[in-house]
Parts: sequence; C-alpha cells; structure tokens
Amino acid sequence: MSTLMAGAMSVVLYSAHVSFPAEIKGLNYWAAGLVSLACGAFLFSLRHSVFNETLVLLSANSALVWGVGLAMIGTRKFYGLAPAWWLFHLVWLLAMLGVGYWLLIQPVFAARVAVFSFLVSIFYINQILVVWRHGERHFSTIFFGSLLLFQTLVVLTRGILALLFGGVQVDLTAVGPFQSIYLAAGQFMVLLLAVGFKAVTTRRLQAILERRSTLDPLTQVLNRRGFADIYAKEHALMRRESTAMTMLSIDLDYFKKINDCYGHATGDRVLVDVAQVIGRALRVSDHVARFGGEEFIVLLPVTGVDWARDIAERILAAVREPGRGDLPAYTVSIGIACQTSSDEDLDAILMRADEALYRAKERGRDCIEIAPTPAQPLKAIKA
Ligand SMILES: Nc1nc2c(ncn2[C@@H]2O[C@H](COP(=O)(O)OP(=O)(O)OP(=O)(O)O)[C@@H](O)[C@H]2O)c(=O)[nH]1
Repeated sequence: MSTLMAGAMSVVLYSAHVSFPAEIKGLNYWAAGLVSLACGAFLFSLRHSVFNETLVLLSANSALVWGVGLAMIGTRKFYGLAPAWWLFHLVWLLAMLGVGYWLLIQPVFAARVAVFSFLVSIFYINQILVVWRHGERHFSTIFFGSLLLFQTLVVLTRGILALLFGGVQVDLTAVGPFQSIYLAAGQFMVLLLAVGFKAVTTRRLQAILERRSTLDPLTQVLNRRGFADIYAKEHALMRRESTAMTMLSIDLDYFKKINDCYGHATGDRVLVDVAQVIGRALRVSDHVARFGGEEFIVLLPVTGVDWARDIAERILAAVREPGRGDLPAYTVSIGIACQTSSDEDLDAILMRADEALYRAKERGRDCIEIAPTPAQPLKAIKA
C-alpha cells in the first residue's frame, strides 16, 4: 500500500517539477525520494523470499534512508539553502554501519530499529528547522511543518520503544496498538508529507504567478495592472491623509532611431537600462511602471511638484551620463503632473502628465514640463 502511495505521489511531484517554473526547486528530489521509499518498502516485502535476507534488509534500510534524505535535500533546495549532502551521506553511512553491525555481527532487532529511527529523524528535524526559519507565514507552511513534526514524533517514539522494551513492541509484523498506529501512520504519512510539500510548492507557484501578472517581463517594473493596484492604494491613502502625489510621464527620445540604427535587441536593452536608471533615482516608497512601448510612469506618493521636479532633473542627468556598457547615448523627456485632489482619477492624472510630456517633446526633448496644478488645500506634502 505505502509502495503504491509513494509511487503515485512521486509521479505527481515529478510532473509538478516538469511543469512548474524553474525557480521552484526541490520537487525532483522529493520525487526521487518517494521512488526510493517505494523501493525500500518493496524490498522489505521480499525479506522472506528466495533472496538473501541480510542483503535484502540492508538494501531496504539503505533505500529508506535515501528516500527520507532526498526529501530533506528537496526541502532545503526549495527554501534556497545548500543541499547538505554531507549530512545525507553521514546519516546514510552511520545507518548502514549500525544496521549492518546489529544484523551481521550481533543480531539485535531492537537495536537496528533504534539506530534507524534516531538517524532518520535527523532528516525530519532538519526539515522542521528549515521550515520554521524560512517558511512563509501561510497555512501551507503550518500544514507541512505539522506533518513533519508528527512524523518525527512517530519515528522517535518507535526508536525509544525499541530501546525501552526491546523488539516486540516495534516489530511491525507483530500485532499490538503501537504496531497498528505506526503502520497506519507510516502509510498515510508518506502520502501526507508529499501532499504537504506539494502544498507549499503550489503556494509558491501562486505567489510567482501573481507577481508575474503585475510586472513588465522585459524591464521587471510594474505593468499597467500592477500600477493600477498600487495607484488605488496610494489614492485611498491620499484621500485619508489629504496629501498630494505626483506623476511623472517619462518617454525615450527618438527611440525609433535607436531601434532602426542598433536593432530591436539593443532597443530592449536601452529600455531595461532606463528602467534601472529611473529606479535608482527614486525612493523605496516610489513606484515605476511601463505600460508598453517606450513610456514609463512614476508615481511619487506624498510629494509636491517642487520635489518631483528635483527627482525628474536627477533622472535626466543620470540618463545623460555616458559609459553604461556599450549602449548608445539616449535622452528622455518628462512630463510632471501633481494630483492634489482625490476626486481626480488615474486616467485624468495620466492625461495631464502626458500633456506635459507632449509639451516637453515639442520644446525640443531632453527636458521637463510641468502640468498646471489645480489649487487645493493640502497638508504635509514634501514640497
Ligand atoms: N526595442 C523595442 N522597441 C519598442 C518596444 N515597444 C515599442 N518600441 C518601439 O518604440 C518606437 C517608438 O517610436 P515613436 O513613437 O515614433 O517615438 P520616438 O521615436 O521615441 O520619438 P519621440 O517619442 O517623438 O521622441 C517604435 O519604433 C516602436 O517599435 C519594445 O518593447 N522594444
């Protein structure tokens, strides 16, 4: 039963590994770990067959240690940590030495169970610490972490019972309350732990897709949708606090010529460059977006027109600076519109910023134009 469950879940996790974005790591290790666990469980079922029992038991124990160890590597990789192969190999070596000693030299079933249980629980404890330190505050993390904790307790209890009461209590082929609980937990925990790991990876996938849907893929600044969400939040804040905010409409000058002379790929690199230059000139609380084409929009919350002009001049100067790799020289024009009334909406403020930009273009480009600001009673703006 657990062989089938582990096999099925390894297929599920491997298909997720193939179809999820490459930044979600660890699924392949979990899939391999489950295959190894399935092999271990299958080998145990062969211990009374025609094969050499000692060899079968050693191989089965080895496959189980590998299985749990690979899951640990997968979890560590998922959370962006070094895989800790040294721990994987150390635990495996100690397990083989321990199991081998109490199987071949001094056959004691309880000692084999204890050494196996304590060593394997190191892999589970390692994962609990990783999830505790690096897990996102989300239900999926609590679910996965709780399963790991439960599994650790079950495995440790089996090891402790083996030490305290000898082999009978922990011999899973015998009948008894602990045997029943352990067998049931063992079967379902393989499934549940894999489901738990799938839950945290699916949550990561959701976060990545949400982030991607609000970002411009070329420049990694906000796209129109992401900007509209941010604007709505800043607009609500502005309404509550009665402050001002300012919008910059920034457009590359003669960008068509850059594309025509240097090619579209260089044009794309110029767009990435200008996004970075703008980003460096802003505060962390400011927002930059590209709605497509060669126009960028900047939202400066709690900012009046004078401070916005300083920022715009900083951007003009930074863009003019030569020597950013092999990129051709380029300039930008900037239109500024300050929003002092929360009655104005995004389209209206963008239109005023665009009108100012249009005047900057008409004035000869590489300059700044400011849209007239309707007078409003405001408090606490950064002038
Ligand atoms: N490389 C690249 N070019 C783009 C992209 N989006 C739009 N463009 C190009 O940007 C150019 C915009 O040209 P125009 O609207 O004439 O503007 P311009 O040449 O910058 O002239 P002014 O704005 O008047 O200074 C066109 O050639 C578009 O093909 C993009 O994502 N990558």
